[in-house]
Amino acid sequence: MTVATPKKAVSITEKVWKKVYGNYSASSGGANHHNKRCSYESEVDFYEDDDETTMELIQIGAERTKNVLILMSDTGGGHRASAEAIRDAFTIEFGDEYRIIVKDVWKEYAGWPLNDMERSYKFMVKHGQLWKVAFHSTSPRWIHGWYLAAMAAYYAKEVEVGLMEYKPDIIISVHPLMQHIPLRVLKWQGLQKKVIFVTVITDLNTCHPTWFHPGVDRCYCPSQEVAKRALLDGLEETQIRVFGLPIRPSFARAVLSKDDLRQELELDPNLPAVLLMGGGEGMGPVKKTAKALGESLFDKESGKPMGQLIIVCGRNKTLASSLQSDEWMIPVKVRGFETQMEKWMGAVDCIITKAGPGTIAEALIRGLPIILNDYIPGQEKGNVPYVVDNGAGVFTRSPKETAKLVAEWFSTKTDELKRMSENSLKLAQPEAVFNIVKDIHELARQRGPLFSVPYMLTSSFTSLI
Ligand SMILES: CCCCC/C=C\C/C=C\CCCCCCCC(=O)OC[C@H](CO[C@@H]1O[C@H](CO)[C@H](O)[C@H](O)[C@H]1O)OC(=O)CCCCCCC/C=C\C/C=C\CCCCC
Ligand SMILES: O=c1ccn([C@@H]2O[C@H](COP(=O)(O)OP(=O)(O)O)[C@@H](O)[C@H]2O)c(=O)[nH]1
Repeated sequence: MTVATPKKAVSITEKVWKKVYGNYSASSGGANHHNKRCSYESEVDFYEDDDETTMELIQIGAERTKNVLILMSDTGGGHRASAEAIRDAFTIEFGDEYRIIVKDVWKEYAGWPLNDMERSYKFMVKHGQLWKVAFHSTSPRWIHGWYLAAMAAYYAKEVEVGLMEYKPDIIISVHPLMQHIPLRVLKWQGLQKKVIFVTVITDLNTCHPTWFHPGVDRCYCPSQEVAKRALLDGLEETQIRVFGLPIRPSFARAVLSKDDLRQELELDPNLPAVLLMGGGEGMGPVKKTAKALGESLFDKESGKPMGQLIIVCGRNKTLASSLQSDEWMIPVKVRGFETQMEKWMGAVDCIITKAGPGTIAEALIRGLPIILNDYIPGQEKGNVPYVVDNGAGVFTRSPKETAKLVAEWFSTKTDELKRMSENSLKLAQPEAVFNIVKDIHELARQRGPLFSVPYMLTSSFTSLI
């Protein structure tokens, strides 16, 4: 056993924090994990570019670094954000003890329709009724189970190559369609009992039953509502844990001062601010709402603005360029895909968004009152009562009503804004992601010091047929 000593006197926490967030500055709210790495493609490099100060944790305790494969897909922005959150929390908590790989294995290794889910999903949610029918008609287990079993058999060889390339000791699925096929492949490989497989659900309430697979070691549910559904769907209580939805540590751990952030983001320091967005794809009635806010936040009597507006369009470039070319009577910032949402959310006083679970959970951590102006049928429907019934926000699809409400919050109803902000904070679960990774670590620890998957001994599915 070799125990290496650090070559410089830098604390592990400090080093890991730097590794994740770059040069963090508390006063600037500078959690900036995208400075260093902004692409998942560079995942492997991330753990290979050790500098001189790196302590060889791999060798301490004779335990080799464990491989953690996080399965996700860019259907919406939430799955990636949760995968990123789990990766960062692992690094903060356990340093180099784990090597984290985030992958959409379908996209890279499987064929149609699995490798085209992003496009299919985008198309279906654009045609809301189509998605609604697809979501509900595939809910019974016999339907999706049969379909996914057929997919597993058809793409077994490809998925096997995809999974085995990373030699995972632990697989974490943060996507509803990434339980059935990998678990079947592991079973065929004789690895189901050796590789730890957990699901981290990223829907707050009315999630699709494909999330629930009885073969997982753990199913992390973000709320009691989801845990109840998991139990009804046949999971055992011992498999279920409820910690909350995993949110990037930059939201939980960064010390953000609103004044500093406003200066950094070049916002007006005195005017109250509202953030308008529509998930990673910039969905929902963003344009109409922006227009209505442009009018309601301009005080005609004094001829002055009574608020400012920030619009984050995500990957919706058409929306961004159309809004950028508009003229406004109030201060407006139009942004594309932002990599530091914690800063924008830290700089504003309330948020308007479709009912995306990731955005909601982040806004709660920042204590923002939420106006939900849309939801995707099926998985996002239940997020509306989650927010409204807990007094953290309101739901309205009317851009005019939304704009009127924000104007009131910024003038005559500031007490309502404050009350909702307090309710948001009560619902927030900033520590969820840390509790999840600690629990996974504990699972790995329970497997004992010799826990290591004998990949050399595994048989190929293709050799069985
Ligand atoms: C009996 C024969 C039927 C033949 C069916 C043929 C094709 C299938 C057509 C549609 C499939 C519908 C899939 C339904 C499962 C949906 C599970 C679910 O909840 O998915 C949600 C994710 C998106 O994530 C959500 O994003 C939100 C924001 O945008 C928010 O962040 C939320 O938190 C997230 O959970 O949706 C998907 O990923 C869907 C991808 C759609 C892919 C369609 C292409 C079909 C490919 C594979 C189908 C595989 C399995 C289908 C399951 C059963 C089909 C019978
Ligand atoms: O420009 C953007 C827009 C969105 N997001 C993040 O994308 C996620 C969106 O997830 P959500 O579940 O709200 O909706 P989805 O995009 O999946 O529909 C959240 O974490 C947002 O902070 C981001 O990082 N930059």
